[in-house]
Amino acid sequence: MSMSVHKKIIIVGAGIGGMSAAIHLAAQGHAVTLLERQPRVGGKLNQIEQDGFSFDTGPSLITMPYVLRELFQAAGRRLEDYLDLQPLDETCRYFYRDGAILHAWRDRQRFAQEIARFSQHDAEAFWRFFNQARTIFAASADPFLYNSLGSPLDVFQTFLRFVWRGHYTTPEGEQDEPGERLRAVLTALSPSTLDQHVGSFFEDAHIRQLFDRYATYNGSSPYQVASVYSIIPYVELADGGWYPCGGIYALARALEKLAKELGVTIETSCEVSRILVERGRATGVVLDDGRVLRSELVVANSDVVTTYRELLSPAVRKQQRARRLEQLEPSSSGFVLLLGTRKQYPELAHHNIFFSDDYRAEFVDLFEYKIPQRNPTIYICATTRTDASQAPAGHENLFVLVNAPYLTARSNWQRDAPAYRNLVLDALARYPQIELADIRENLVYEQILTPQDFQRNYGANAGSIYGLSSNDRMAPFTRPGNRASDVQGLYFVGGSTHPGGGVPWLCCLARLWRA
Ligand SMILES: Cc1cc2nc3c(=O)[nH]c(=O)nc-3n(C[C@H](O)[C@H](O)[C@H](O)COP(=O)(O)OP(=O)(O)OC[C@H]3O[C@@H](n4cnc5c(N)ncnc54)[C@H](O)[C@@H]3O)c2cc1C
Repeated sequence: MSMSVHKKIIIVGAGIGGMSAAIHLAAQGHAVTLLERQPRVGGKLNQIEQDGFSFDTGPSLITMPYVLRELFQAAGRRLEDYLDLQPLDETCRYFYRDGAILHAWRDRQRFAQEIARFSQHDAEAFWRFFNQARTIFAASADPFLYNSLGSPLDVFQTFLRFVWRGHYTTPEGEQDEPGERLRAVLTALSPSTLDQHVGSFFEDAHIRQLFDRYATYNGSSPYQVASVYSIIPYVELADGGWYPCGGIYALARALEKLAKELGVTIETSCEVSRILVERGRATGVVLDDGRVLRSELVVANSDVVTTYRELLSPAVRKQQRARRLEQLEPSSSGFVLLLGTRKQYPELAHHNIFFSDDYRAEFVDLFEYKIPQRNPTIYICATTRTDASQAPAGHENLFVLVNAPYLTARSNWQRDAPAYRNLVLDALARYPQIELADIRENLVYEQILTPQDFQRNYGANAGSIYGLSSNDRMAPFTRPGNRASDVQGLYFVGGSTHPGGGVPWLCCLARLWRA
């Protein structure tokens, strides 16, 4: 977005995308008003504090911290003055149904040694996989992440320039060759799935499941998503996982503080009921209390599909673009248990994955049958490993997350949630490496969040938690761009638009607002 003259701008929604855009725009001198319908900022990145427990209810893993640093730098500030971001030594602990445990250490040498316990071949393949993923990231970051996406031809030309440029030094200080770059670009353009790509490197079923799982970081299936998404494990392996002390919600607080310092007006409990469009141009918003606020530009951080469906006039909705949006597949959603226990489970790390023994079947349930997975992989986050302030002494604040299908006409979580909660707790009791069978009798706090909550609370289309899925090979090109082509002065930011869901990508995108 290029704006040389200072403008009056309204942003609908104070999720991470909305706040990042507000910071960039205010830092350039624009007069920004941020309108959020929830009582507080953060959107899906939210927090519940109850009975001495603190639960982050959305994201739990932060990667690519340099993107956050750049966001603060754009406003002439230092991230460290706003947020205490701690690196995690163990990025994740993986539990398998056959009793195996794998520690994914931040230190890549140590992680490779851990892989070698499962397969010497795969430990060697790990370095080849990592190096290639790094080159794919270098090739695709500019066309896919840091800029508005051009046509497939533009992307192809950018790839060609990447292959033929002179020497390239990797972040680890190594040089790579045009041959390696060509192989990486061919992988990025290849029709193979992430699962096939992973299978071309690794033999051991444990290791393959571990790398396949990264497709779920943007709400997709490893058996459908393209191999270019091997950049997701790369960014985690390159910089590791990070935790902001005080909980992930500390990030929302930090962005809110910075935005206010830059003069952004933030109104919470303030619902936008309509984006005003006059003579094909966005001219402001109507609030649900009847107030009309005028602006020269409107940025919607609200889900783009929901925005077209509910906030734009029937005339705009009838246009081809709006109708096309309805056909795009939403990302997966999530089923969440917030469990406060009066007992601690020392075998848990900060991040834990309990893998099912039939990964493919999970994604058939998720994206073909669109039913809650009958044999789910379960994620548990236990933040007290890093931050004792998150639960009373001797207690745990367990955040339990299972991928769930996006909502369809058949979904009825009000009916199904209690039984599914029991299915999840029963499944956890089946891992021989850890005693989790007694969670029920040690509960002192419990809350369930379902896809319906994500839809109701944040306007997430079909309850999706990452916006749109990337299962379709053309997803990067069909995902809505950041500027409405049918309404002048209307822009989009957030997980449902380019470049997609996940906290770091949203902040990457925010670089655009500096142009
Ligand atoms: C359970 C869960 C786990 C996740 N795990 C991770 C993770 O580990 N790592 C990661 O990077 N990402 C994770 N994510 C995804 C991440 O939370 C999202 O990609 C990101 O927070 C989305 O931010 P956003 O700016 O796109 O929008 P949102 O957070 O959806 O914010 C949009 C905002 O707009 C507001 N709004 C909507 N309509 C209106 C209106 N009409 N008027 C006013 N305000 C409105 C909403 O209330 C909301 O606050 C997870 C999400 C969930 C739910």
